[in-house]
Amino acid sequence: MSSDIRKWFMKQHDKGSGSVSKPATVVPDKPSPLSSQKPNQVQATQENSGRRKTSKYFTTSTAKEVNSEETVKEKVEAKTPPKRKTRKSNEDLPDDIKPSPAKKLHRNDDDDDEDDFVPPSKDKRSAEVKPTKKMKTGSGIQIIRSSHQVDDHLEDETNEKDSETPLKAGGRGKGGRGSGATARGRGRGGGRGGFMNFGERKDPPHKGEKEVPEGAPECLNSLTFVISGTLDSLEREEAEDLIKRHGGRVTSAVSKKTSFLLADEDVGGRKSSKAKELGIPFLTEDGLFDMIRKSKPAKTQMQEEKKKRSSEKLDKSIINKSPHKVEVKDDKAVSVGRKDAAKSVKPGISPDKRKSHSGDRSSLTWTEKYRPKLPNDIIGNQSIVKQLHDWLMTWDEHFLHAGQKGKGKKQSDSGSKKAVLLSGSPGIGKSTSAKLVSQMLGFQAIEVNASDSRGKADAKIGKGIGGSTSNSIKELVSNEIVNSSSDWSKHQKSVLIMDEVDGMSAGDRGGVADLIASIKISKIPIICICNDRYSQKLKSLVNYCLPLNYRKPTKQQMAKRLKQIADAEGLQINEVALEELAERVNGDMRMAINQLQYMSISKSAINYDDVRQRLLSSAKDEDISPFTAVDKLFGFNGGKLRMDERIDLSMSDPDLVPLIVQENYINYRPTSIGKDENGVKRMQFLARAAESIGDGDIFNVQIRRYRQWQLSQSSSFASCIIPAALMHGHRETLEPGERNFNRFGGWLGKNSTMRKNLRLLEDVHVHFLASQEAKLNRATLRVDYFTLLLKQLTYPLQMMPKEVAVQKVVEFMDAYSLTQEDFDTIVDLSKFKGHPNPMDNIQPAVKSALTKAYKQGSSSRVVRSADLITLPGLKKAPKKRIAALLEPVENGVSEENGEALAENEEENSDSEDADDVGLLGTNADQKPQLDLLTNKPKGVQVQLDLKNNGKSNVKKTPASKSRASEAADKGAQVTGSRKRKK
Ligand SMILES: Nc1ncnc2c1ncn2[C@@H]1O[C@H](COP(=O)(O)OP(=O)(O)OP(=O)(O)O)[C@@H](O)[C@H]1O
Repeated sequence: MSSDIRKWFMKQHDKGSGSVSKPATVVPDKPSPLSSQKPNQVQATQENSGRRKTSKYFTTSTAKEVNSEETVKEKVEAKTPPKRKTRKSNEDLPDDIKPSPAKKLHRNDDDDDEDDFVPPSKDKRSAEVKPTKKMKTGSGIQIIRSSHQVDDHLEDETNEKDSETPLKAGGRGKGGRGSGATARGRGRGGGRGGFMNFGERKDPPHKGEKEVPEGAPECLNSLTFVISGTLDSLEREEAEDLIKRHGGRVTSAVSKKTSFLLADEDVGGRKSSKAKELGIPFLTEDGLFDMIRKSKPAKTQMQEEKKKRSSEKLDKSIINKSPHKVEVKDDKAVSVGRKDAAKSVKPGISPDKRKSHSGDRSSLTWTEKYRPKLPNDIIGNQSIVKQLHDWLMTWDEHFLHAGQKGKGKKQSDSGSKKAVLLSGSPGIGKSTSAKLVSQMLGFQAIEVNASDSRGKADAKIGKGIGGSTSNSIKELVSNEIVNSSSDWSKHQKSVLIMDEVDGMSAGDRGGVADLIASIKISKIPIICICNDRYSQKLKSLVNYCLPLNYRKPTKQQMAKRLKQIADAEGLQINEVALEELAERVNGDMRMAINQLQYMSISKSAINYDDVRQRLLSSAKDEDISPFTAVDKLFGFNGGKLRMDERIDLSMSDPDLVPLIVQENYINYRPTSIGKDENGVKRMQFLARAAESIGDGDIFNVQIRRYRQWQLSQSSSFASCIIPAALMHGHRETLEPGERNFNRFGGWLGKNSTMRKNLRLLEDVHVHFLASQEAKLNRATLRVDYFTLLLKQLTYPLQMMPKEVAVQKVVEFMDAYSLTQEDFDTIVDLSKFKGHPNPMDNIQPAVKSALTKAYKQGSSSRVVRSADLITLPGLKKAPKKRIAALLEPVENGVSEENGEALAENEEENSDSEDADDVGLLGTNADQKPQLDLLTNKPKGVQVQLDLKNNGKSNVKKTPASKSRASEAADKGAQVTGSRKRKK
């Protein structure tokens, strides 16, 4: 169940941004001799990280002088032999490449890092590999290489099967977990952070120890980087940001377009071997820093220039924004240095748009202003647009003209559906393409927002256009005059565009059903638009439509279009920043354009950081699922979250987040405990977390029971923030076969089971009291009596011969007024995990004999509680009426009692029961008669008979005298029993 619910709660996980990290397991005892070198020296850049210099493929000082990809490549190629030599042994390596002792130590500890460093072929044996590796440290590189291979291998192939990775058992789907840990947005850094290495990449050994340089804003322009392995001082995410901030691009896989492989160690994985194969130079973190730093002198000048320019632009943009100066701006755009902009606008933005820029339409939102004018302007989904075009173009042929000849084609013919259903996420151009295609083919588009026309049309369409929208639609689609082919040439063709059809509910006065009816009779094409084609509401509609599913445009496509818009608006922003924007809005072009316009209000030059800042703050308004919230709280970066972020996360769903925390905290191995060989620290952390969750529960009770809502934050603090702060880290499975993702809180299910069990226990309790054999409370019954009752009920059935056992048990049940349900309750509530089922050793024949014997005795059973009465022919006992009958009354029962009861039986019986009664006879004189005869306080004995049985109509048997008088002697209080004198 939890997994099902999980599906619904799970949002698309962030792909690992690579920020997941692990505490550095070892700090080298001695600093490497190399690390003493100054970082700003070009040659030293490889070494000063104190880490293994990797290979000849690493750029040296030459690389730093390179300003463009080309030159770098050339230079490196010049230094690089055409074919990569196989790796030398340590002895053969030059001194600066040989691992220092400290590095060896580091290596070994890396090996302890169970995550990254196990060759794929040796999966599931990671633990065993370690000692071997340690023994082999003399030639550490190979060990490291192979282990890192896996790291890279995993990084590169997050989609690979679990079987290829050592931690399979803990597995869950593709690339999932890592992302949850990061505070970043959606779908970041593709290909990284597969669940196997979630949170398992090491922390950079010199994390935060180096000053991150600032260079000229575009100094890495046109360079593409791929990051591999752990860097020296930067987390991957930081490195990525640094590169992007300076105009560079970061991709996840090495290709011909890659300029550098950013790596501080030659991890020997797929990325590095591919880089070597393609002759792509390696670059260390220090190399990168240096490259950026180097642009600085230029930067200061450039910055000043930029400042000037931007202040000028700002002035201009302010001028431009004031309505009466619009023309000035446009003149400039055309005349002064805007040729580029004008050029770049060409393909996507049609000329009249640029014109419109200059005038009265400047108040339009950019989404309107830059709405595509031709189907070709729509970015992405061109094949879908073509399909739509073809469908619309041939519609008449298929349905109108064919209709005259042979009533059109069948709806089942998938090639000729009368309507089309465009589906896809918001803001990707569905409505736009519907309008443009219609326009292009000369159709008059009649747009209806389906969510406005929720109801069904009147049966009489005659009410017509003046009526509701639904009526108008019916009128429209069936209008003979408008569509009659004879007059066709005189009238413009129409197409009905029904937007947001998922907004009209199927259950909501038949909106969808009505739409389907309209489609069937329609004489004009209908284009339906929705976001989710798989919505339940649209289940029936899809059968009548040609489904066309829109995909999100790629970030490159979006960035290109956004660049055109930015250029047209004179906004300075580079493509990397635009790609970031495209990525952050998750393919929603409308949102991207809106965000761009919003940012342009305050700035005329926008950089990567501005985009990040803007979208981080807007991301706050997004709804996040409780699972994402817990992922973030418990993730590796959970410790780095600010307190307000933690509060936001825990309060995002104050009911469910604490439940999920409580369910999963035990699975986390906290990062903060470091190495914890005997697990004591972890236990201590768990204990503290549990205590805090307990406190949270106390708060919660105060809030719910006494409405102390002011304690909400304290409750979240105790039940989510403290446990997460203690336990955040690496999630692991505790049982074989368990899936390694956060489970839905089990409390809700358990609570429901508990309530059911309490109800059943209460039934047993009432019957038990009614028997007057004991006076006890519910807890005592459960704790002290159940074991004994169970023995009495099951042992005879296991040990004794069938007849004897059955008789003994039935007698016992009668003595304590236990029903068959009570029997089951006692058995069920006495079951414990790991203990044998008490019913296991009882033969089925014995069980059925027991049931039979119990039922046989039911007609002459002493009734002590209303719900114990069962009437023949009725499945449901009319409890209330019987209870009323059993109420003590002073005088004799009125003679109509029997009839009243019979009536009641009829009232209570469902149709099936009525049938049963019918079988038994439903005439007044055939109705079952109930006669109760006893004046004993203990209970009444009921004997039922049916008049039509041919027996005497009333049989009265006094309740077992001995027991009744015993009870009377005891003067026991009867709870739940009803006595009746007749
Ligand atoms: N593929 C695209 N190419 C160019 N511009 C686009 C594209 N998609 C969206 N836009 C921009 O976003 C605006 C809104 O697009 P549109 O209304 O067509 O989106 P939609 O997919 O129909 O969204 P919804 O599902 O919310 O109705 C357009 O005016 C246009 O400026």
